Amino acid sequence: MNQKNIRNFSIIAHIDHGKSTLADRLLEATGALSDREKSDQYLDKMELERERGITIKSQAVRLNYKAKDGLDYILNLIDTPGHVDFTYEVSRSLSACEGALLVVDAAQGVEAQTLANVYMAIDQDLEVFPVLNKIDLPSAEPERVREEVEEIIGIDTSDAVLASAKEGIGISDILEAVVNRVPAPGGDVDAPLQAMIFDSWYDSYQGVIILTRVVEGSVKKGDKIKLMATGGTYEVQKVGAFSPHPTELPKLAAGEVGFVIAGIKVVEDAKVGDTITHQHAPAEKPLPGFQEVKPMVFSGLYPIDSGEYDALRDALEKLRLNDAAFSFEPENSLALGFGFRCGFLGLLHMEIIQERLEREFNVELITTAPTVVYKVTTTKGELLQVESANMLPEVQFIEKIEEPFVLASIHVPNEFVGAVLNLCIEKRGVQRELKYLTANRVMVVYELPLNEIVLDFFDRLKSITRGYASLDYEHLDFRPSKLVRLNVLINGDVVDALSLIVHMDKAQFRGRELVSKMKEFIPRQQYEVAIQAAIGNKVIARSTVKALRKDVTAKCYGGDITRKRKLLEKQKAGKKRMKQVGSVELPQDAFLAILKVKE
Ligand SMILES: Nc1nc2c(ncn2[C@@H]2O[C@H](COP(=O)(O)OP(=O)(O)OP(=O)(O)O)[C@@H](O)[C@H]2O)c(=O)[nH]1
Repeated sequence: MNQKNIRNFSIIAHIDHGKSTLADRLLEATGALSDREKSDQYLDKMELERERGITIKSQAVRLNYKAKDGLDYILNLIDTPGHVDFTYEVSRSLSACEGALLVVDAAQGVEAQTLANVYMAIDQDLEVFPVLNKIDLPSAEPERVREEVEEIIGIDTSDAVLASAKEGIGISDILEAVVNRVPAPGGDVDAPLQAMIFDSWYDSYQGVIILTRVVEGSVKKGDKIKLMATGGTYEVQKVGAFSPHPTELPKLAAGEVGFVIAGIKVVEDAKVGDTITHQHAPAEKPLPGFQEVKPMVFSGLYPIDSGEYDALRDALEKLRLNDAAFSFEPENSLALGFGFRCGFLGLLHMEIIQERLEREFNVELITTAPTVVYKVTTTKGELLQVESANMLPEVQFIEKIEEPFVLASIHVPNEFVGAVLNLCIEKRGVQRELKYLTANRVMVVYELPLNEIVLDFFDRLKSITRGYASLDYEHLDFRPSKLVRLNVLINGDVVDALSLIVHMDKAQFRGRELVSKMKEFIPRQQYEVAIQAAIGNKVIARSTVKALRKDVTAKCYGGDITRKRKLLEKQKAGKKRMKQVGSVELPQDAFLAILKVKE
């Protein structure tokens, strides 16, 4: 199709402002969905995503639309993930577009991720136009939100579309706006091929499926291609587009968006951001912006039943096929046995992977508290990447420890500013900016250690602002810090899986709180259980779980065998997520007790 009749666009929004619902409406209105498919949000493919209402993988859908000017258009809707963990994927998806719909909830107004995403879109020179969604809600205030968008973001809202994705209001206006406001793509069809990979995933039948935006040249079946960052060469087996079902096409030319299948075995070889070119007539340069995404948050995953180690490894390998940002390597813990140290982009990414392992692969896990990655310089001048407290060398061998910092931007109503500032200070934050966006909305920008964020920052923020705050963050740099290893001893033995790296100023307090929290989580056992926190050899806190006095079944008077059995069953079920550590049984909660420590 003529480039003039192609529109590549994206929908950007803060989480829950209605992006997926609107995307489905657009599919419906252009006849892309059958009735059966309408019942589910089509773009959120995985079951898990649907349940959590979070779009993780970007998708591109080709819609055929006859506009009011009588012409036929191809609209490529490129979906973007909506969470801070996946910022890089958002920016790559946006770079495949010429325009973006900015969806703002007409009751909630502008939130942190609205701003973060809109800035990314503006950076990429996209035409951004606002859609005020959820106007069906009694609490919707489109006029106020319109002003807010003008004031805060500085884009014209005079022709903003008022919509309700839920009720199907404003949908045809949005389609017309896409045709009339989003510029047609450019690019020379005869130039050497440059196609940007903005998503890739593994399919067990076809191998890796690449989603790409062809910027220059064209690509077709049989072409020999080269991926410019990894250097791998392949032969194209299929090209096509999702409309929304995969449809093979003769070729993809400059300006088009679609898929390429080329016998690639692992997603690692077709990373988001890489450029595809032809092997024999390559482009001179790759497209700008290839960036390797690195895991920032780590946690140990151990099978509860050590016989499931191999099953866990297989499951991790399968997940990794589909997720180049996720890493794992074998780890051995004295307490927990054989398991894996896994790396994630952030907390949400971690939760998603843990849930998928349990749900889709049926592996029961004990997970250790999340930690960030530290850079340690030893007295011998070696530089170590430390991803778990157990990798931290003894104090006398450490010259310097550096920890990752993020730039966090928090949007919050006026009345909660004081509480948010206190929280940021308590979390060792350094204030960068405090700005009134409107009379009642404030943007607070802090430099914060990621270490503090992975603990309980987000939950605390939500609770002190009654859910009104929104957060967005990006990685900044590594900074020297006074950090120490905090050990936990159970009946005198250090349990390696419970060790933590904490800031020296907080070690005393965290140690004390941790042992008292653990006491709540560890059930009474046949023996007394002593829980101690120590820095080096120095014990700084202790608590005790008293021994069980009676048999659990003792309180069942008489011979009521069913009751007795029930009680025993209950006890067995309660044991499921337990791990025998020495002579003591520890439940999952005990390993994550640090997340429950309040300042
Ligand atoms: N009343 C009303 N509710 C809406 C409208 N659009 C979406 N919703 C609801 O708002 C919630 C969030 O909508 P989603 O479409 O999942 O939001 P999203 O922005 O895609 O969220 P993520 O996928 O999590 O980023 C859902 O419960 C929708 O049913 C609307 O126009 N009116």
